Amino acid sequence: MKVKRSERLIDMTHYLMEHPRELVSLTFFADRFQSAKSSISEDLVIVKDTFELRGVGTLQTVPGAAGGVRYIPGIKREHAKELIDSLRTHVSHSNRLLPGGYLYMTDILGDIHLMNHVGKLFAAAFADQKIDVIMTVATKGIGIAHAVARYLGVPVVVVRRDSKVTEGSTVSINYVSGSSKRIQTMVLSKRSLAQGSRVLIVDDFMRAGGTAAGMKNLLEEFSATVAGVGIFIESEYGEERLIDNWISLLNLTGVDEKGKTIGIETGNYFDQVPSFLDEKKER
Ligand SMILES: O=P(O)(O)OC[C@H]1O[C@H](OP(=O)(O)OP(=O)(O)O)[C@H](O)[C@@H]1O
Ligand SMILES: Nc1ncnc2[nH]cnc12
Repeated sequence: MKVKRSERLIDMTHYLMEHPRELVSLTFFADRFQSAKSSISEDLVIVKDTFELRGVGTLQTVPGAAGGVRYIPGIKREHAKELIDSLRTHVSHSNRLLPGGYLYMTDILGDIHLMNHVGKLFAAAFADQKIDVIMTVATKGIGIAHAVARYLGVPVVVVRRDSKVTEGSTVSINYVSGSSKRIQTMVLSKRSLAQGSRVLIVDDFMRAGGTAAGMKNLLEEFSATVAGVGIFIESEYGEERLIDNWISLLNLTGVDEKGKTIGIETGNYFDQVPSFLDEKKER
């Protein structure tokens, strides 16, 4: 039975957003809706224009017999500002302050709406990169990794701090975390990452960057490449950072434990993201 255009548009939009960055052939949609490819092409123009107008992303067209369309997540600059401002408001609440200048983050990292914002922001920042997998380190990076992975349509690999029999044989390295001020161990299951993978590292916090640098070192053992590093909150750090390139959403500039204030600014996101949806030239 032929499907009405309105129904096709809703289903196509849903399908494309459920399969980010995956090439979907016109034949797939034509068969799904018993419609001519010319009608599907017209539908896809409407979907693409609406995605771009609403700041959801874009559709990339791949010509040829093996071609099709893929949904590429994106964001408009103004919307990215709103999301980062909202995250900043949540993080800077004075009741988050813990002894030692730490911030209580567990509720934020478990808030599906806020994590969705984080996922959207990082996916838009790294959507143009070839990424096979998102990597993070237990524990607090896991929610962020899943949020980003959902938007980029890739799996998540979690580096552990301890070895477990259920991981099979593993590779481990030692590293120094500035946040905990101790030497720690990182462990990754050998079968969790294919040799030569392109990996996006994400984490909730970065001080000296020892943890991020540790993950980079671990990747070398798998002949894998770092496609990027995304950090939710970087903390202004006195000494030299142990990694060179990263994108952060927020920057913890200081805490006053007595006055109960938390200094939070926007991170380097707007300096590092090459372009936003409303600024991309080709349509
Ligand atoms: O840049 P660095 O100085 O290396 O610090 C950053 C690391 O510290 C935090 O982990 P934490 O030790 O709190 O562990 P958790 O995620 O298990 O709570 C955070 O999640 C980072 O992984
Ligand atoms: N929750 C946190 N607050 C402040 N600094 C941190 N470094 C790592 N985690 C942190």
